[in-house]
Amino acid sequence: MDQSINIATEAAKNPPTELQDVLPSVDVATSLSTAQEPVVAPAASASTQLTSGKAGMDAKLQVVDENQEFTKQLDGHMKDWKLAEAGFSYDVVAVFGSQSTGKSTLLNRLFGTKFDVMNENERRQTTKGIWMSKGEDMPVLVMDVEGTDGRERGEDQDFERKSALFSIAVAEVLIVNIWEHQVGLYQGANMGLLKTVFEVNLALFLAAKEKGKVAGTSQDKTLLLFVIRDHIGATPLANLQNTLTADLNRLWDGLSKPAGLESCVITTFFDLAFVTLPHKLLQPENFESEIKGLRKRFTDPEHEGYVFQPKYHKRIPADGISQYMGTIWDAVVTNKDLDFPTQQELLAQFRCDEIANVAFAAFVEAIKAFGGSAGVGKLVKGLGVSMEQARSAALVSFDTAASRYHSGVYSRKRLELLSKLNSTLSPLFLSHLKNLHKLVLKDFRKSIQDGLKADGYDFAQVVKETTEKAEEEFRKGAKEVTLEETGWSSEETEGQLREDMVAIADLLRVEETKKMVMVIERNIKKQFAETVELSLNKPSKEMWDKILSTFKDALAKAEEAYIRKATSFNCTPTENEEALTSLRRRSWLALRAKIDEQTAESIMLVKLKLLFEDQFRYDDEGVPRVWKPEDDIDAIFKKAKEAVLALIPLYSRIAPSDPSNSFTLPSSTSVDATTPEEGEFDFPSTLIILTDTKADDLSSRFRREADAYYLEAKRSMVSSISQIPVWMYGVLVLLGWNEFIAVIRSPVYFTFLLLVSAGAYVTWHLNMTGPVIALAKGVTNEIIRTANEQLHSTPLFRSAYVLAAELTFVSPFDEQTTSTPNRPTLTPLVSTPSVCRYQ
Ligand SMILES: Nc1nc2c(ncn2[C@@H]2O[C@H](COP(=O)(O)OP(=O)(O)OP(=O)(O)O)[C@@H](O)[C@H]2O)c(=O)[nH]1
Repeated sequence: MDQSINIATEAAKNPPTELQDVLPSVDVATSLSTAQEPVVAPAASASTQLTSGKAGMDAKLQVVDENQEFTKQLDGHMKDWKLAEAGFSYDVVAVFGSQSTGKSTLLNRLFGTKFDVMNENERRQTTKGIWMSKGEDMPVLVMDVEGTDGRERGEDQDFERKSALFSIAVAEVLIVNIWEHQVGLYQGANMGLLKTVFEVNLALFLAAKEKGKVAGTSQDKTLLLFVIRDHIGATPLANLQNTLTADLNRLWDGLSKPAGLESCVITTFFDLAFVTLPHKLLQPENFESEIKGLRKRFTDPEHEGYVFQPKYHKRIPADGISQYMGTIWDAVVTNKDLDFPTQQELLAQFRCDEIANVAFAAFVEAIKAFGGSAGVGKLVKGLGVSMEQARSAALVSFDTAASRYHSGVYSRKRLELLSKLNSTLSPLFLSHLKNLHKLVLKDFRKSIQDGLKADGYDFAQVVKETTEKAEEEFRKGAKEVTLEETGWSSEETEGQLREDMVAIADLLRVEETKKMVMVIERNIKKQFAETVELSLNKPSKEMWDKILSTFKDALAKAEEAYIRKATSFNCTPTENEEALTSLRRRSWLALRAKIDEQTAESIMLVKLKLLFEDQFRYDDEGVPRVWKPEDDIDAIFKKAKEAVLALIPLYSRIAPSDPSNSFTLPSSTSVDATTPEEGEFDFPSTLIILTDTKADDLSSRFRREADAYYLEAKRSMVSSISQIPVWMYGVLVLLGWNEFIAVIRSPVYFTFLLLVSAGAYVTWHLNMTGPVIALAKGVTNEIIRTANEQLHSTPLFRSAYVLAAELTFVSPFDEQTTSTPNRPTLTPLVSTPSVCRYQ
């Protein structure tokens, strides 16, 4: 810079002829001291500038400081500069050159940045490390790199190499700032710096090649834009360009190239462009207008010299640039092997993970809204759509940001995210299927039950239709929540549902079959009930033949009815056989129950009594007998009693007289039966109606009943022969004649008689005879009953009565009774209170 100032001062004092027009009124000395860029306190204020510059859009940031530390604030600045969401729509430019050659000034002019410019008074290095700012009104990141061969760093070229590596990694355009008069000089034209740039580029390319990349492909190239400062105009740009190109080729050829790259030329990796700028101080207007023109090459894509060609772009998404630059710088500083593909992959992994996490967090929030309402036995309406929307939103959010990164990493991370999203949704899917399974099964059961209420339903058809409907409903519901790219399947649950439906149908079929058997059983009962009653009321030898024959007919019809209906139940032959066995057994037990009902002890006694009465109390023509002394009560009684007693063995066992009418069932000893009728069954025992003990008891009770009839018959015969003789009436007249005369003669008695007669007449006349007689009878009966009770309660009377009965009415045919050693007590009979019996 000193040199250039001197030249400028010299030129100002002694301007060449071609500059005299340009600098007519400029006080050069003054200008040199005043026409500088805004001056700031240099190095000492760097950190202050860094922090203070955070907030503003135009703020600059020291991305690499003097200690070679990379900043942690680039992310924040990217956001402030509104570049974080720019994707690939941004560009990076870096400036290289010797120290104090007006690099910052150039950048400020070109991009509207506010990089510090050298303080003319101190004349010391201004830019330390690497600074970055955003171009004014353009999405361009501008990097001001510490000048080379600065005294502050001495001969140490380490930082130069590092900054070159870093700049090539991130910048599309490298501006090489040189003075015109240095063109052709090795040092002044930054040939040392460029050599470093070429070397590191070759090393990077080699690393990239190992990763399978081809030389010269997009993103491998960088534009080297030579800005030749203080161009006076004497040497045309073309000549300067030729000189520089020749120098660069010489430099390139002089490099020791890795194997396989010996023949490659400089333009394989770099595009070269050259531009001149007039002297800023001596030709300020020209300088400004040239700067304006040059600026267009950075801003106008239509410009033929537009520098930000897509082929130079490093393809680092803007939201990852901070991470990327930091990683690159770390690798550069720690002298690690640096290759862009690996760096880009690492960046892609880091960023894709970050982006995926953000997308996933939003996804989790989204599913809370509908996932929370999923409960036991409840279906979430539109769950499939909601899940799909939440998943798509997460993927779209991920794709938008992550698809800019390394495609392999992006695809891998996308799959990872998708799998994570699916795993998160999977419990909702499974719970939905479970609930769906439950509800469909519930509906299935109800639909079948409703279907079975219809008249003349066909069970198999009802089950078939309902099953199809349920399966369809389940499939529809399951499809709605089965997302694509998940590998989810509802087949297992559907299989389970099918099994459950079959189980329910089987259960209902068993129930329905039972109901059907019960209905058939009811019908069969009706059919044989009357025959059983009639036959048992009129016992005969063919009694059981009639009953069994009717039963067998009814059972045959019932079996036929079952078989006819069972076809619609889809029952298996085994089930049919079981049902028929059950039907036969139940029918037989029903017959037995009916017979038991008709042969209960009390009923049997009544039956026997009636049968006895028929023979004892009625004659052969069916006329009731009035016992007369000449009747042989004893013989008739004996005959009737024996005839009835002979019936008891007939009642005791179901035994048809004709063997063809016999009926039999297999017995069973099953202990694990679920119903009583399927349990233990001993058919032979069901043929016995009255056990021997019961039969004996019944005959004994019947005998006693018959004896009562006998006593009654005897009594009625005695009463028929004990009538009042006619002479008794004559005796009564004779004995009562005096009392009659006494009444006639006594006025009191006579008056009383008249009154009674008058009363009787009035009663007769008023037709009140009936009620008066009834009243009199009632009163009389009541008096007699009360008197009787009083009389019977006296011990004397009871003893007398027992004695009289023993002497008079002991049956000569009842050995059992007469031979009873203990003398019985006397109790009134239930059926005839006025007759007594022994106990
Ligand atoms: N002759 C001449 N001097 C210039 C020109 N532009 C800037 N200067 C002066 O050169 C001096 C250095 O300017 P800077 O912009 O700070 O240079 P630099 O290369 O950024 O300096 P460092 O950051 O310290 O490396 C300042 O005094 C400028 O006024 C120019 O076009 N021609």
